[in-house]
Amino acid sequence: MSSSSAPASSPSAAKKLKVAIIGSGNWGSAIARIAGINTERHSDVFEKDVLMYVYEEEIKGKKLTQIINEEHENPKYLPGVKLPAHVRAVPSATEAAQGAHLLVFVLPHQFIGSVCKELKGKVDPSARAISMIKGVDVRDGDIRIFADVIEEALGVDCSALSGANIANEVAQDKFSETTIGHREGERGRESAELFFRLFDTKTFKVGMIEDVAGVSLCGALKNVVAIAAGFTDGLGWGDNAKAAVMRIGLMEMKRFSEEFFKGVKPETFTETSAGIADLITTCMGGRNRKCAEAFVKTGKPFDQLEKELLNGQKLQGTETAREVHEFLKARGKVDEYPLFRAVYSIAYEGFDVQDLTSKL
Ligand SMILES: NC(=O)C1=CN([C@@H]2O[C@H](COP(=O)(O)OP(=O)(O)OC[C@H]3O[C@@H](n4cnc5c(N)ncnc54)[C@H](O)[C@@H]3O)[C@@H](O)[C@H]2O)C=CC1
Ligand SMILES: O=C(CO)COP(=O)(O)O
Repeated sequence: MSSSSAPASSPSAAKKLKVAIIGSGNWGSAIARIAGINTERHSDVFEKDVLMYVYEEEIKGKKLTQIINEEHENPKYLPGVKLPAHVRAVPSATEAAQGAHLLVFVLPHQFIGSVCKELKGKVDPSARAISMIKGVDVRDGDIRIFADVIEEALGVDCSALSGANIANEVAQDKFSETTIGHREGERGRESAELFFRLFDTKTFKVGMIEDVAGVSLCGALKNVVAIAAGFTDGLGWGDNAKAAVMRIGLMEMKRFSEEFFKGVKPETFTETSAGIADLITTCMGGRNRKCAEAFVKTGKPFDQLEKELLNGQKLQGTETAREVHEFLKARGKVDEYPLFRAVYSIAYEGFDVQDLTSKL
């Protein structure tokens, strides 16, 4: 595992690299801000201008792209935080990605399929991508990480970035760490070093590890555990119960990843920001935790709570619980992951939340 120090060698940049951010939600906007700061700071490597794909919507009769480009702020998804003026919002993923050398995918996982379909055949095959998506793609009894989905759809190599990164805190330059999982070989390492340059700052410390699958799966599966942690908060069960759920959750995350993906590294789970640290922060301060607590306290369904509490932001944990359940069911293995199963049953099958720990 590499720590967060400056890369030993940087690939020489014959021409400056153009960066596109595909996504502009809470995390998308926070990461676009950091990328914009660093394209200016490392102007020998990057083109200063960054294009950011914004899923267009109207706010008080005005287009969100227009508001962002005039006010340099995303008032819906990251209010109160200024973006560099050279981060420009565009309403088309194709326009943002055209000619880009570095593609940053940071959309809620349910929208990646349609965006990749749109981008197919339109990105430079020598471009490098990174997935900041916390979710998994489950279909036809199979499971894939989104870095693989992007690689296959677009024919570009794709790393992953995940960590203990509540977007609002990162956007205020409060200290945090994150982890890039990269592919093996020289090109994988080179990609990680370029993305390190694009994201590392004094308060956002980037580490690297050769483990795209482990980093991606930590980001996806901790959201399911965060739902369970939110349940314990809603029940008023206290800190010991929450810590127990987190410990059991981490074990299920690790076991699941090792069982279904080749080559994941155990230390990704226990030593990186993508692993244990993200699990902790999400179970303390994330949106999944918040909605799960409200689910217990109000009895309202998750889709209603998402609308009422998140103002357009998307919950990933409930969808992931459903997708993981579907995958495990197809393999006859649901009972081997009792915490994942309990979260699914409570969220989707009307099981009593008081039974959260009864089968653990
Ligand atoms: N918010 C956070 O603190 C962090 C989030 N993440 C992950 O980053 C990914 C992106 O999440 P956020 O940026 O937080 O998004 P978000 O949940 O704040 O916002 C939702 C985004 O989806 C867009 N959208 C809505 N319908 C769409 C459609 N049909 N097609 C395309 N886009 C559509 C919205 O315009 C908005 O930009 C997720 O996988 C999340 O788990 C990772 C680290 C931190
Ligand atoms: O991934 C996150 C922090 O690292 C954010 O988690 P939530 O989606 O639960 O807010």
